[in-house]
Amino acid sequence: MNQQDVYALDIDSAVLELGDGESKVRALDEVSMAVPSGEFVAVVGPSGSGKSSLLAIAGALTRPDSGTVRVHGTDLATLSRRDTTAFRLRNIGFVFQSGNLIPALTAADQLRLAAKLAGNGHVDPGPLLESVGMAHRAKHRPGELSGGERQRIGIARALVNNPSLLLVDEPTAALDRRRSHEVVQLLADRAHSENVAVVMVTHDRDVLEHCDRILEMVDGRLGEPALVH
Ligand SMILES: Nc1ncnc2c1ncn2[C@@H]1O[C@H](COP(=O)(O)OP(=O)(O)OP(=O)(O)O)[C@@H](O)[C@H]1O
Repeated sequence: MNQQDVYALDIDSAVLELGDGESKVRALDEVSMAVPSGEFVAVVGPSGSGKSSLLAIAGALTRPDSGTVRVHGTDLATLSRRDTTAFRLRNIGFVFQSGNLIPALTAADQLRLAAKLAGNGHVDPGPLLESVGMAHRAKHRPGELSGGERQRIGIARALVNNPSLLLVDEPTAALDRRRSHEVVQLLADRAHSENVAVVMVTHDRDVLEHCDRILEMVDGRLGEPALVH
């Protein structure tokens, strides 16, 4: 097997500059990271340090100015715009801060739509909702769910197309302590049981105990944290 294929996510020396002229910011400064399947990695760091930018290049939402991003060996820079969209839908799941659900759809339909968009016709949302403890909320719309429940539905939706890479942005921002632990534990379980690589950006140091590895972002540079826990 090619060494590059070993990693679900393999970023090498990525540089991303945002803005123009005097407001130009080096959001990512020679960032490298490699995440094997089944590993749950947390990225911590202060506001503005580049965490969202990291998720954006890992998820093929933005291309770095230089450096490479490979997802299961595929160099994202080699894909056309259309192929990038298809690749993202099939291989990468996103979980956003607030769940980011569509207000008019029931929990089950959120999952069905995500499957349909990726070309996976008839998916039974039942088992996946069951696995995140939300089978009893299948017919509820987001407005009828708690923050933690919405977050769980968001995780189930991100997993519906069996992504090999799950990118998670501040999943506990709207949750209390107990729910935060439950949601992050759920992510850890999915990483380990389904062999999904999970990269989670968080400010919440309280939940880092569930992660396999912690990286710290400071001024666009990524490294081992000086202080953990
Ligand atoms: N469109 C843009 N134009 C110019 N600078 C930008 C733009 N978007 C982000 N930045 C800057 O790039 C840097 C990295 O931003 P990024 O959103 O990746 O940080 P972050 O660590 O995710 O922050 P937060 O924790 O507050 O969400 C910041 O200094 C930010 O001000």
